[in-house]
Amino acid sequence: MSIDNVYTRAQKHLDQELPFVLYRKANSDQLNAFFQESDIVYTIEKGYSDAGFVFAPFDALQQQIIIPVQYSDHHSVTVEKNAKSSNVRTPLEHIISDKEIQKNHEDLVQKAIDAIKTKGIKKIVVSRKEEVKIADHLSSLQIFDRLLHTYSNAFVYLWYHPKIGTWLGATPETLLQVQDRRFSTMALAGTQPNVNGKEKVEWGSKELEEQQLVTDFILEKVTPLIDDIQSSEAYTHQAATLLHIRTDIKGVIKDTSTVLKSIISALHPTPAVCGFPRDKAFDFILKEEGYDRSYYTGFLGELNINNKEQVNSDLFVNLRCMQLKQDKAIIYVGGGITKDSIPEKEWQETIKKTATMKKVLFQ
Ligand SMILES: C=C(O[C@H]1C=CC=C(C(=O)O)[C@@H]1O)C(=O)O
Repeated sequence: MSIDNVYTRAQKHLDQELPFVLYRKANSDQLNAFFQESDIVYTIEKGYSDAGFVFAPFDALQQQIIIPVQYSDHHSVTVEKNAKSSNVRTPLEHIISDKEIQKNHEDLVQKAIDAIKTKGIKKIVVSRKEEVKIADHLSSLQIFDRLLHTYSNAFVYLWYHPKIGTWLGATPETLLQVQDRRFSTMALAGTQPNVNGKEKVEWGSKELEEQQLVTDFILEKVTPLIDDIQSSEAYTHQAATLLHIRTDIKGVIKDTSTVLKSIISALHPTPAVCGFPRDKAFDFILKEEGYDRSYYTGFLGELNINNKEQVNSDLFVNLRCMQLKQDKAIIYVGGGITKDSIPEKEWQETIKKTATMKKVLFQ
């Protein structure tokens, strides 16, 4: 199958209202597709023993969707690796600077800072959604193709289910990777614009502490489940026009039969998308954010896929993403708040993050 065949097949699935997903992993030249035979909504059995492509919301108690291997066909085709994550610029007219939206977000950030100072919370990730009108002629497949050729070092995807919706994204963050007995993940947090290239980057104490919290949380959670844990130095990771701080963590799984269930519930949602302590941050988000995050900051990817006699899982956090609804795109965006956050700066950060999706909508 060629990439054109994959797109033709995807278009047919859209016409027939049948679920599918197209995705390409970071720095890979393989475009993958799962095409489901029917429009049934298959949900994950909480033991995570199913095989397929999972699409899970932020709230771990809500249903997690799977396109099961046994009810779909899977294709993988080679695509040209010609694209580099460029220093993308978004046309100014699409940068929203609506005073009311700004005030609402800054008020939310201030509330988070107040909760952090009074309720023994260290970090809360607060978010918002932004609706933009898109050109009539722009299809989900065209937007996906732009993502594919714009962000080579992100996991890019188009996920469609007629009963759930259409989502696209280009995420920099891995939730976990399991290859047979090998496990890896990353702690990703802290944001600044990529102005000078990642060689000359300096990070402030707010960002360093915010990221260290994520690393410490992951290490504490995986220690009972993983042997030989190794964690890299924190380094700068480029994601589109932004830079983040990243630490890689890996090890060897103690018990492969229960690892996915234990690790997913231990890690999701991490302080990179929720906060710390998790329960208090989660309660704040549900009470104060004022909208349903739905699949934003959930996770997605391959679950228990057989590959050369190994069973592998490769899951990603759903960031830098949007939902398509008729002629509108709903872009989801957030940022980590600590006691040292400045509301105006946090607002600016969300604007910069929306540019990852706006770049492909308005290029
Ligand atoms: C919650 C988001 O980003 C997370 C991942 C990297 C850096 C983040 C930050 O600097 O706040 C966030 O924790 C988002 O992009 O919507």
